[in-house]
Amino acid sequence: MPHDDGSTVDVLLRLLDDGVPVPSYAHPGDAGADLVTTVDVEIPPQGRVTVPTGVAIALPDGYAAFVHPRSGLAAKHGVTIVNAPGTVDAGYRGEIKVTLLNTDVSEPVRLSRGDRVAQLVIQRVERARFLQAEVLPGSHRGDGGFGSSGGWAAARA
Ligand SMILES: O=c1ccn([C@H]2C[C@H](O)[C@@H](COP(=O)(O)OP(=O)(O)OP(=O)(O)O)O2)c(=O)[nH]1
Ligand SMILES: [Mg+2]
Repeated sequence: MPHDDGSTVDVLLRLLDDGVPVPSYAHPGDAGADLVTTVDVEIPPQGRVTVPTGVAIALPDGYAAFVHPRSGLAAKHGVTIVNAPGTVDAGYRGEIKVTLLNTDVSEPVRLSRGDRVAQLVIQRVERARFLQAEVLPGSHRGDGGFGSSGGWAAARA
């Protein structure tokens, strides 16, 4: 049974590339541990590139890891993650990879080996037993979605 004191959980990790750091939290209380690219890349304007991180993990059952973008890269260079947040299943033992997207329409983005490109958030997850039903219980929202509650102007009115 892995150690879990309610705020930290032990996660086994393999480094697949010499010189790659163990993912680390920049500050106490941070939710995301930074992941680096192990390769130099240039992402063309509006292009995408999948980069390796040199890290493989074994999560305990009942957990998943989510690969989130970094705000600084997004705000300064327009770099995000295509499938944000990427889902790392508890049973996945392969290298964690990050599919980066350069949203800028004119400027390429160059990233160097060792640059922090994403952050890994470890979370407990529930698995559902899906129970088929002919009729679902009523609710206040009902089937309204996709902006049915109005935009910000409607909310102010
Ligand atoms: O950003 C990501 C997302 C996923 N993965 C790995 C871990 C995950 O367990 C596996 C599969 O991811 P996902 O289920 O999102 O992809 P899929 O296209 O459904 O592939 P699969 O058919 O293998 O489930 O790929 C990453 O390394 N990085
Ligand atoms: Mg899948």
